[in-house]
Amino acid sequence: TRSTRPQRLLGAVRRTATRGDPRSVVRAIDDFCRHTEWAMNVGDEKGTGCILDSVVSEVSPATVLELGTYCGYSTVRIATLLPPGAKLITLEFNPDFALIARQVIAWAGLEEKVHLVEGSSGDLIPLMKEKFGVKSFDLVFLDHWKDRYLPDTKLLEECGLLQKGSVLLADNVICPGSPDYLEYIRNSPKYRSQHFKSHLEYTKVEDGLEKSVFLG
Ligand SMILES: COCc1ccccc1-c1cc(O)c2[nH]cnc(=O)c2c1
Ligand SMILES: [Mg+2]
Repeated sequence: TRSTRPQRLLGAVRRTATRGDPRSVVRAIDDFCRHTEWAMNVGDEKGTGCILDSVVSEVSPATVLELGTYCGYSTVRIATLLPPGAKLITLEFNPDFALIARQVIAWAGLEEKVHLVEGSSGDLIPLMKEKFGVKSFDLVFLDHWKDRYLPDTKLLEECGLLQKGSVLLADNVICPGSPDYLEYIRNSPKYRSQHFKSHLEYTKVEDGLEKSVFLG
């Protein structure tokens, strides 16, 4: 049967990226998505020099939660920028995506820094403290289903997983869009938000990321 898009993306990584070289893995996926087949990675505009990389570098987080692994592109981007000893927990609901992501993360040589957990964020977030020994997250990258952004943010608050200064960075707040999340986070006294206009990965379609600092 025909291969899936994630399988074809992994093939491109294996063919053109150097094992153990995360930057070559990111470049291989960007080239594949720009020239061969689009895929929903945060991409090199929202990723590079722009927002994702600069926010990760600025926060220099010891603990990161990524919601929505897909093929592991942003997982590799983020993990490459983490200080020694830092941990990234990434949650993926789709087992086919998770299987590909594990291989992409392994090809980049970042298994030690990344813990990929399969399952729904709604089920897994309440388990972070007891099962994963997390006290709180310094950075949360929201890049999963847009209608889960708001409930999962409220869940993170309720589970005491955010502390003063924790940063939430949300992809796709314009396209596909998460209006209820934006409404909540921009009007809540518990957050200070900033919008970064950008474009949907590999296209000219308007998109943007929302960076919100938890004020405690
Ligand atoms: C499956 O839709 C793909 C698509 C199609 C058109 C426009 C946007 C998107 C899109 C782009 C993204 O960065 C995404 N990131 C995370 N979870 C998504 O569902 C997602 C969807
Ligand atoms: Mg996205």
